[in-house]
Amino acid sequence: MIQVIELKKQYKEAVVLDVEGLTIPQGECFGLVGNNGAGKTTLFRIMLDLVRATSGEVRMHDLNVAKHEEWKGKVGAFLDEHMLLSYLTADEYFETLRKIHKLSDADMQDHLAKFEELFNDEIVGKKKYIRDLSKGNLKKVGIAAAMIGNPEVVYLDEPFENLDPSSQVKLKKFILQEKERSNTTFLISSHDLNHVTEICDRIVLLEKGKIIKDLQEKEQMLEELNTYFGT
Ligand SMILES: Nc1ncnc2c1ncn2[C@@H]1O[C@H](COP(=O)(O)OP(=O)(O)OP(=O)(O)O)[C@@H](O)[C@H]1O
Repeated sequence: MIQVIELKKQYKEAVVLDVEGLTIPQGECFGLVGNNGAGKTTLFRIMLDLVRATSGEVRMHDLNVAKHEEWKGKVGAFLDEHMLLSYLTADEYFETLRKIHKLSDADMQDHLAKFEELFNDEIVGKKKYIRDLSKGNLKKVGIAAAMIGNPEVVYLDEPFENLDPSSQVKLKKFILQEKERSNTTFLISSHDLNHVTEICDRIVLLEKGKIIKDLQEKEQMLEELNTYFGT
């Protein structure tokens, strides 16, 4: 379980995040939506201790993520390309992560096999540096890397952005299968209301740093969001 408690982030006078409370149970597929600048990435970055909150805290299994390290072995994330080692090829990068996660070659092969359809023969064995991959393929590498070692919790910032239409469908299918198979908690931010409502059990709408909707009724999510965004 992840808890966000009275979390505030301020840059000078500007309060960019102000979340009173949020509890995300294990196994939930949690969607985060909001206009540009609403605070979605900032929230994820604080939850991953990449940015420090001005006040408040985030707890995973009851431990403050800014003060403990144990949670790091249970969490995978892909927020942006800065999280990758772009001077490596995809194969070299996966091999580096295999060693870090202490997986066998066979386990790594099994992991990558799950992404075969999504990779579409563009990534593994291609000898291309990550820095030279297309934006969509780079995203696929990041998502596959985030999920190495079967983390309990996976954070994905705009995972559908830059993916071609068939890859978007494959990724949705993959997340739904993974959720079913392993009870992974997914936290997904997205501007794609159709995709996020299709895969998520719950959608939180952020506006100017505040939660203004917490939607948990699957049938009404899309309609409520379309009304809010005027789409
Ligand atoms: N280092 C920083 N210094 C000052 N302001 C910042 C900094 N980082 C983020 N912000 C501000 O915080 C606010 C929230 O930004 P954030 O990137 O979290 O929004 P977002 O919801 O992810 O937006 P988008 O949908 O455009 O990706 C914005 O107003 C942004 O300008």
